[in-house]
Amino acid sequence: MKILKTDQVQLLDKQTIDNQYISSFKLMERAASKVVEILKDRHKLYHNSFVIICGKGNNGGDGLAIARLLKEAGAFVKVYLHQNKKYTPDNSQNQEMLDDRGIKIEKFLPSKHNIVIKKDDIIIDALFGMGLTEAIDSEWKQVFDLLNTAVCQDRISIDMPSGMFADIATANDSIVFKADMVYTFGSPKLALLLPESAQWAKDFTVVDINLDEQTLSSFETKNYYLDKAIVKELLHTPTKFAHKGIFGHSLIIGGSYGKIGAVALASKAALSIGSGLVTAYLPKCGYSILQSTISEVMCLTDNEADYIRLFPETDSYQAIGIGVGLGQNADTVKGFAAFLKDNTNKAMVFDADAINILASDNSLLKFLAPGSILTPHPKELERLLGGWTSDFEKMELVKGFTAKHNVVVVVKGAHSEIVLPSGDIYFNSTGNWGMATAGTGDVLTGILTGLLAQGYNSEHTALIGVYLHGLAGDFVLEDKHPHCILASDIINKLSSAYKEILNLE
Ligand SMILES: NC(=O)C1=CN([C@@H]2O[C@H](COP(=O)(O)OP(=O)(O)OC[C@H]3O[C@@H](n4cnc5c(N)ncnc54)[C@H](OP(=O)(O)O)[C@@H]3O)[C@@H](O)[C@H]2O)[C@@H](O)CC1
Ligand SMILES: Nc1ncnc2c1ncn2[C@@H]1O[C@H](COP(=O)(O)OP(=O)(O)O)[C@@H](O)[C@H]1O
Ligand SMILES: [K+]
Repeated sequence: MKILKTDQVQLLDKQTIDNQYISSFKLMERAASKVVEILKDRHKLYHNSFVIICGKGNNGGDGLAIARLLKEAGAFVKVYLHQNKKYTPDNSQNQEMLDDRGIKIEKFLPSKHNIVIKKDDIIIDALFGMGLTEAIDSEWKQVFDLLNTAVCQDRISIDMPSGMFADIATANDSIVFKADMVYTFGSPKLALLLPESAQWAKDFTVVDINLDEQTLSSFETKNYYLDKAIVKELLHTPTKFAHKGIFGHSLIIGGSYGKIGAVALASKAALSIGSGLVTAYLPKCGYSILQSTISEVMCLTDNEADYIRLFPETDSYQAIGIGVGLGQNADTVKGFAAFLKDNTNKAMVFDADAINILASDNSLLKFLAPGSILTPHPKELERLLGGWTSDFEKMELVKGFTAKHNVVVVVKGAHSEIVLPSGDIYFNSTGNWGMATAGTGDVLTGILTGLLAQGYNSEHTALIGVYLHGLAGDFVLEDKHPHCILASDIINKLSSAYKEILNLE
């Protein structure tokens, strides 16, 4: 799914009205009724209490329409509207419709307000949406302080948390509504996908309002929301004559004393995602552990007992994943550098200490084979690139890195960002906070290596792998509370993830 910029959303809005022969009021009504429909999954409406705070524009218009529909569904509604000289036509029309139905609208001034929130209220924030052009003025502070600190049942924003920009950074000290849920129209807005937004948008749901498909497909974008449709297109379907040679041989290089589990997880994940054969290369101390943990994985050991000094030949392998549990012993670092120089044509998956070693010696970066995949978590990325002042700046830095080195970077997180050498970024839509636990990154490394081994190119590998990893994590939630997820549970649900994408029972 494409992630659209503000001006594209506005054009799409207009084109939808033209091409579907509907009025802008009708589109607003469609948006409001979709929100109310989705709201039913979160709250009962009948006799529940909603406080709707509306602005002067179409975001406010949405709020007014939602208030009317909630009232029709039997909810208690209290409507506050920013007192203004001018409202958009659809906003005014919705005000009249509330008047006609005897629903009172209380007007307020930012500097002098009469808003009251009770503990059972659900706040609906419809003050500012995509029309926000500048940071909210300090005269609004007391309104937002009240809304953000009031004890209440839930806090919902329409389209965007008021005060938050959709596609540029919002300064940390800005006046912004803090939403538990954002119902955003048409496509996710870029800012909602970035970790720094979590303070204002804990979660979001995309509300499909049937915007014009033709216009949508004509838009150019560098940013995508990685969904099932994209991944389904990329997956190969093997024929009945397939044999294990076709599915490739993966090599997982890693492990050090006390960190053999990382190699076991990555190796098992590579097998489970469909690599025909998997060999693990690890220090001697890992041999028995690995062989007794996973029968299907072959094992090669270094001469050293507790860490890797000499790295293996790579000719027999279609894909290599390197770094999990590797450690940074001086001999390992030396051996790793030599290994990189010997394999400048072999695209590999780099994780964990492999990334840390690259970060500590930038001169090694020029030896990365084109199409290599690096999977840093934010701390590893910081070591690699230095710091950044906002997530928007971070994206630009990563794009510069992928273009310069012709590699794919997966910035791991809640919406892992897959950054391609072209500068295209795919934000993952699957996964959950239960995955923030030991070893889930090792599983991802194994998945990516196993996909590379099957002949997917690096870009497709990263897209398919990250999506399946998150989807498998979501399947674990069918049996477990997020706190109880183990990395190995994710491996066990890869099959469900595959089946879900291919619509198999
Ligand atoms: N796109 C779609 O598909 C659909 C969109 N719909 C809805 O329309 C919403 C966009 O509506 P919108 O354009 O009327 O703007 P909105 O967000 O209500 O802002 C109101 C006005 O505030 C002003 N303003 C700006 N910054 C300010 C500031 N710092 N402090 C004070 N004032 C400030 C600025 O006016 P100005 O001051 O420039 O005259 C602006 O016009 C969108 O988010 C969605 O909810 C749906 O109904 C249907 C489908
Ligand atoms: N809140 C979250 N929502 C979804 N996925 C998450 C979340 N937090 C972490 N993850 C995923 O879990 C994995 C964690 O990787 P990493 O930090 O390398 O863990 P480890 O080093 O323990 O293996 C990444 O794939 C990341 O995207
Ligand atoms: K809003």
